Amino acid sequence: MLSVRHLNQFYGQSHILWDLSLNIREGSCACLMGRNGVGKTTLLKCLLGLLPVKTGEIQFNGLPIHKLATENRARSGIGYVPQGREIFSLLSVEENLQISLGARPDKAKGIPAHIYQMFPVLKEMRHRRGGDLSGGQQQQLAIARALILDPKLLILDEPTEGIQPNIVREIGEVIKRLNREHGLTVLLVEQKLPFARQVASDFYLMDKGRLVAEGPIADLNEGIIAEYLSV
Ligand SMILES: Nc1ncnc2c1ncn2[C@@H]1O[C@H](COP(=O)(O)OP(=O)(O)OP(=O)(O)O)[C@@H](O)[C@H]1O
Repeated sequence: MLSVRHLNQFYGQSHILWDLSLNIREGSCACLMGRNGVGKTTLLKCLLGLLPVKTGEIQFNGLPIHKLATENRARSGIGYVPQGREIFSLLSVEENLQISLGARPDKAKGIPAHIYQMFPVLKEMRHRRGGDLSGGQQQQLAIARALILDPKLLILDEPTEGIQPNIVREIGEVIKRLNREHGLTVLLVEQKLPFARQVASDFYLMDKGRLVAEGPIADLNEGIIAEYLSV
């Protein structure tokens, strides 16, 4: 579904991504892992069009997308939940969701019913300000906002960051349901191993700007963890 080939990326003179290639298969829940600073966010920015690709190719559903603007990648079916969620804290829950509606090709006016069905707490709190929600509820709002555009691939950058441990599992269940029951392909950046094991079907491990290991999540063994993830 998503294929990255021979991607190189730089910040000024610093070479950050080195000839990176990977394939995310349709229907999978892929977890991109690696220590701080290995280039995970840089890779996501390349996928989303937030950074122009220096060399290499990105294909989505067989079509090259690396020259498309961010909004056209979104229209082609790539949804994004940013790190830190970026909720508008002074707007209501409903207004936060409505902002995305304008980008739908059908210019729908109302929030699609399945969004509130999936996140009943957002329906209950639809007139409350985004800033009044708990971290876990804000994460649900950020996911719901991305789903308004009916993505085929949902990319999440560290969805459990800053969320209470007892709510992390709940967020994991939401992501699992989207993947397993609704057929959404998911790519998430995550550092927490238990969470990765809870939600992911596959892992992709980066070190110093390179992809160093990948496979089914069950193959993420102690040796790999000690070499590339332990601090
Ligand atoms: N705008 C920038 N300008 C220059 N260097 C940058 C910039 N953004 C990131 N870097 C550097 O690029 C490297 C990769 O950073 P990146 O944020 O992609 O890593 P990461 O794996 O996502 O880390 P983290 O887990 O801390 O978010 C790091 O060495 C970082 O210092």
